[in-house]
Amino acid sequence: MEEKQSTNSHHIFPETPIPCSVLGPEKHPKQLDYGDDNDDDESTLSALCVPGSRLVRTGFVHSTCSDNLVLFVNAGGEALNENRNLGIQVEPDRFFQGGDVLRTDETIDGSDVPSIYQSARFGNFSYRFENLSPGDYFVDLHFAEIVYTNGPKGMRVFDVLMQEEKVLSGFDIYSIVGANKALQLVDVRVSVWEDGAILIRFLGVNGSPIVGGICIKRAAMLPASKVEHGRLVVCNNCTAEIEISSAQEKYIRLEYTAKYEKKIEELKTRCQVKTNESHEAWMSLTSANKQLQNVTMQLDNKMYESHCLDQAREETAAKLRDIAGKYEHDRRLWTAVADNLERKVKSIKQEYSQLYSEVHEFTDAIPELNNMVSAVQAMVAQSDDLKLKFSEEQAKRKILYNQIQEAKGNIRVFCRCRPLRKEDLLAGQATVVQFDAAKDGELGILTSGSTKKIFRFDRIYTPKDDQVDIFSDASPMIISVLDGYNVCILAYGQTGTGKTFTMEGSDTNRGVNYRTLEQLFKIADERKETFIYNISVSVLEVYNEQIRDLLATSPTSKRLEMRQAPEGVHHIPGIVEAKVQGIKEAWNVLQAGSSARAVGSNNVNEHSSRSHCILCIMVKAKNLISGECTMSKLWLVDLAGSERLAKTEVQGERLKEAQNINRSLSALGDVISALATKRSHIPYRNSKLTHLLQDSLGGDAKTLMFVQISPSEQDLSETLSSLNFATRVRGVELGPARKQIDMGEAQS
Ligand SMILES: Nc1ncnc2c1ncn2[C@@H]1O[C@H](COP(=O)(O)OP(=O)(O)OP(=O)(O)O)[C@@H](O)[C@H]1O
Repeated sequence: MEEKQSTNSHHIFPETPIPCSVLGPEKHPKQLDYGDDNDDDESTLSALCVPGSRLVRTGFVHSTCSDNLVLFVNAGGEALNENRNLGIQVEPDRFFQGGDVLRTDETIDGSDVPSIYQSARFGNFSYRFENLSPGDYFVDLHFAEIVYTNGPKGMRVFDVLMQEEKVLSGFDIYSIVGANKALQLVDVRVSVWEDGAILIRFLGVNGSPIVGGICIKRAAMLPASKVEHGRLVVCNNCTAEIEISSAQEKYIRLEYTAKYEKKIEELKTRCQVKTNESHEAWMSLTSANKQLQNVTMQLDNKMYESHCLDQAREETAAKLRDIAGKYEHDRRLWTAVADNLERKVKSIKQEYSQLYSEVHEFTDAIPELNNMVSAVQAMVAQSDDLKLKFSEEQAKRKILYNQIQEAKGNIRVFCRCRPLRKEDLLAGQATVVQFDAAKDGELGILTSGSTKKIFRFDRIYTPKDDQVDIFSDASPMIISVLDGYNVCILAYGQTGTGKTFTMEGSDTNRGVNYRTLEQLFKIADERKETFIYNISVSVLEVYNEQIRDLLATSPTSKRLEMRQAPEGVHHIPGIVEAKVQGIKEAWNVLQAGSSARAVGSNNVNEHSSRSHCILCIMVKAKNLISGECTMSKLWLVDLAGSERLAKTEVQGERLKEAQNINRSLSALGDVISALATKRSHIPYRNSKLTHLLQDSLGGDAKTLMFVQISPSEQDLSETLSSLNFATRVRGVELGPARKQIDMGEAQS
């Protein structure tokens, strides 16, 4: 500590040599170097009033411990008995007069013992230490700004006096180290006289003074050479060293202090003036700003108005340009029109004069023309007569054609036998069907041993007959449909005998359905000069006595039922009737219906065997010559397999299916039987199938049934059953067919 305390006067005023003649009170050094920390900050330097003292920007550190320590007081705090760590004894706060205590929990940087700085005494207070031996002492003061931690500078400014001598002037802790950082004033040399006391006073300049700790150390005895009687200063002019007394030095320092205090006062006054000026300037700036804002707003409004006006002007200009363009265009147009008219008038005038001369010529030829007109009229009448006759002939042809069909029978039964399958051949199955007299419509069935049963049908198809042969006999029915008769083509037989093969066929081997539609559209096209045909199709399925519309896009909970309209026409309300223009369209619709059949079924083949698949083609026709309208239906039915199932073999859903199939097929037999015996009541309503086909079975319709059989001996029983059923159907002699007049169309 004493090492740092220099007694060499060169160190006191080293940088500012002054002339020896002006070492009076009015001249003194301007700037002092007060220690090793080299605090060149203006405020720091100006605060120090005593030579030899220094401001250190750290707090207490162990390395500064000194053997000369007399007393260390923790201002505003408790005793710190941390001898081991500190190496010193820090006394609790005593010796003070006045003031209050402050504490903080914030961390204080810059000291080994931050707790010294976390408590402080503040306010108007002083410390008086007594019972000290006379002699020189060093006093260290410990500070930290723990209240105004956010500044600003100047909130706490105070002076410190020791033994009534100012050692710190205008001291502001925050401006030197900021908040919560330790700061020390060290090595303030004081002399203790006979009274044995050191008095330290803290005086507020702005705000209250504050101190964290006070340390008193005894000054070591100095060697005689360094004992100070006076101070040495360097003369400005002669650079000679001059000794000044401590009274002179004190006087200089007081002068120096007074001068700076005066300067501070002046600066304060100037500062106040500047503040007032600033305030006025600020006020006028605010008012100018307001005016500027108003002007800006007005300017914005004007700019907006100007923008709107510009837009309006541009729009008006565009309109004007447009009008001018149109005017120019119209002018050219009208000029061209006028020219054209002029030319036309000229040519009309010419034509007129030419016509005028022609009229004269025609007038002369009128008698000849009259003759020609009467000749044309006679030809027209002749043509009408011919048309009428043609129409009558056509009607007669239809009647004759129908009579031929009737002569063949309105219910016609064709029997088709499929070939033996590979597996039948491999299993060694024998054929029980004989086709010796097939051309005469006779079929022989070997029932047992040499017993042979003969069946007769309208036509017998052997396994060798192909799809073309089959259709050649079915095609006359199509002319009947287009002539307004209801037609029903059914395929009946045991499962696997070829019902679907006959009706649908395959893409390469088309069956009755495709060929029928193809022929229907072909004939309709041939007749387009005399007939308008509207053709629509429906695709239905009867399964377990329920009708399902296979063209319906969404499933409906409503049950589909056959109803009879007041005009006597049978129809199913709510069913999809797809209008079709040609075979391609019609076939696509039918295919869509067939695909829908598979939906919801696990085994498509099995399902198709146990349900009746029904295509209905509705034909509306209008005779353009006679005006007669007809509405007829063509039913194409692939019936469910007719085989009988032993009751013991089936149960559950399968039994229900079998019962429903049996019921509908036997209902079909019953209806035909009732028609055959001309009973008054025909039981059409006993099954959904017969109810559907009501207006196409019997009296006023033509029916064609393909009875499909298997040649295999293992199917003998089912073959006989099918042939017996078909014989019953064929035995019916029905009345003449009736044309289906479309009452709705005819009335309208
Ligand atoms: N005349 C025939 N010539 C060649 N093959 C035939 C003939 N008739 C039927 N078939 C074949 O026999 C098999 C069964 O025919 P199909 O499916 O048409 O019988 P189905 O009576 O409709 O049976 P299901 O009642 O189960 O629907 C098919 O493979 C079919 O190609």
